[in-house]
Amino acid sequence: MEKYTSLEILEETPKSSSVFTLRLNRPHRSNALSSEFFQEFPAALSSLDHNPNCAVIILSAKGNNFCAGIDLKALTSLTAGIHTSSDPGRSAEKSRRQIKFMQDAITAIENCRKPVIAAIQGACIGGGVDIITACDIRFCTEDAYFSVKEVDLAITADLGSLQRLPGIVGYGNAMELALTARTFSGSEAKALGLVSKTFGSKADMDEGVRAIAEGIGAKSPLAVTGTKRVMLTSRDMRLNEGLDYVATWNSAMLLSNDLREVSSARLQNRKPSFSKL
Ligand SMILES: CC/C=C\C=C\CC(=O)SCCNC(=O)CCNC(=O)[C@H](O)C(C)(C)COP(=O)(O)OP(=O)(O)OC[C@H]1O[C@@H](n2cnc3c(N)ncnc32)[C@H](O)[C@@H]1OP(=O)(O)O
Repeated sequence: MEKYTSLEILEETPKSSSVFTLRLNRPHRSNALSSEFFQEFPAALSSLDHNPNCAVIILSAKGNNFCAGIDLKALTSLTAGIHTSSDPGRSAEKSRRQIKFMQDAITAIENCRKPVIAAIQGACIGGGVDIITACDIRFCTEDAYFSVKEVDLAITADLGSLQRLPGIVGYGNAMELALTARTFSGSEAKALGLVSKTFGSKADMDEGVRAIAEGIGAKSPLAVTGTKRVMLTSRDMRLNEGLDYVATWNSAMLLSNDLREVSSARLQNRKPSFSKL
């Protein structure tokens, strides 16, 4: 297993489980996002995407807080080297590339074929919201709290929240949260539809999210990855284009062995067994 400084990959026990946990691992900094994170996070997701034993990824965080956003102490190194040219045009172009590089690290969640489920406790601020809005499913503890914090730092959020949040909580709610940067609770996050469910404690959330992940992991991997890809692609399309896309997708996927396996398992009164992705 690869070694990372900002996160770690945990395999579920028993070994037969197809659920892996990707855990933010800078609890002493409230899991603030370091420059290493933006290299390591897409690399870790890619390694899980390519790992045939992994069907579902839980994105969790060590310590009291899920994520305090960008590491304010590392912000200088994250933006270092941008203003090295005497030409403002060249500096701006370099700055744009750095922002795109950081955006890509978060979009890696959507590019991963396997579902990514966020399990959030404590603070989820700024860059933390960018991360969870790219996840496929979100859960939190009752004491979790959130803020689209960027305007308070005189920044226009640029790592995905402004693009993804409206589709999750509605345009008006997203605009209000982003313009006020106000802190909102786990129960409000549930009411807004940002999270699917809240749990009374971190231990309850860990257990509950694992059970949900195991349930998804037992389903046809082709159907699961197809559902993720078609939903994400259709989100960015018009209705007719989305229907056309899924018709093309399924014209290939309906030929899969997984369909026959589901029918056989039903007839034989057993659980279906699928080959890995
Ligand atoms: C190109 C892109 C540019 C910018 C993108 C920005 C997007 C953003 O993320 S904007 C949001 C930035 N984040 C913040 O403003 C949050 C700042 N932190 C806090 O408000 C609080 O720490 C908290 C997250 C609400 C957690 O509070 P609490 O539970 O009371 O813990 P603390 O004692 O405050 O923190 C523990 C420890 O973590 C350090 N820390 C917290 N946040 C950050 C951070 N963002 N960067 C670096 N370090 C952080 C904090 O200093 C403490 O460390 P000590 O050594 O104990 O002081």
